[in-house]
Amino acid sequence: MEGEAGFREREEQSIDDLTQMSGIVLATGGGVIMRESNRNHLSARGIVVYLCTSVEQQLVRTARDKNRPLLQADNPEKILRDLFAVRDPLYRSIADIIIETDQHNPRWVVQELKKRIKDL
Ligand SMILES: Nc1ncnc2c1ncn2[C@@H]1O[C@H](COP(=O)(O)OP(=O)(O)O)[C@@H](O)[C@H]1O
Ligand SMILES: O=C(O)C1=C[C@@H](OP(=O)(O)O)[C@@H](O)[C@H](O)C1
Repeated sequence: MEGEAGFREREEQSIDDLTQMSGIVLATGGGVIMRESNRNHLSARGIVVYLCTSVEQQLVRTARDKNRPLLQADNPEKILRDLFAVRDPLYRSIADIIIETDQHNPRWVVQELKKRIKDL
């Protein structure tokens, strides 16, 4: 296995490649925000949307998910809290649009996002 370091290298290259395309929606992995080069590419080349979700709600939504390597641990709540503390300010620092999703279903989030993009 390549481990997280190898994954982050490939992720950085992919972000550089994909952010040069136009007319796409790019749903990144949550950890993309950690590297400065990713933050720069995303903020300079597109509209950045932060779908903000509380740790409590993240726990509900990921409870049965086996495909999130970082959460396959004894205490996913602590992991999510620690990640949120580091990442939330970084997401906010490059977001053009921030939408709180806790109380809303995906359909509402999409409608809200369409309005907010029009208003930019
Ligand atoms: N607004 C929402 N309301 C309810 N469930 C949601 C909402 N957004 C996402 N989910 C659910 O939460 C889980 C994680 O969503 P996902 O889009 O994979 O998040 P991310 O891409 O940020 O990791 C999925 O099961 C998804 O169906
Ligand atoms: O938060 C992270 O560091 C990661 C989240 C994953 O994406 P999702 O946010 O889609 O789960 C994926 O990029 C990788 O497992 C690392």
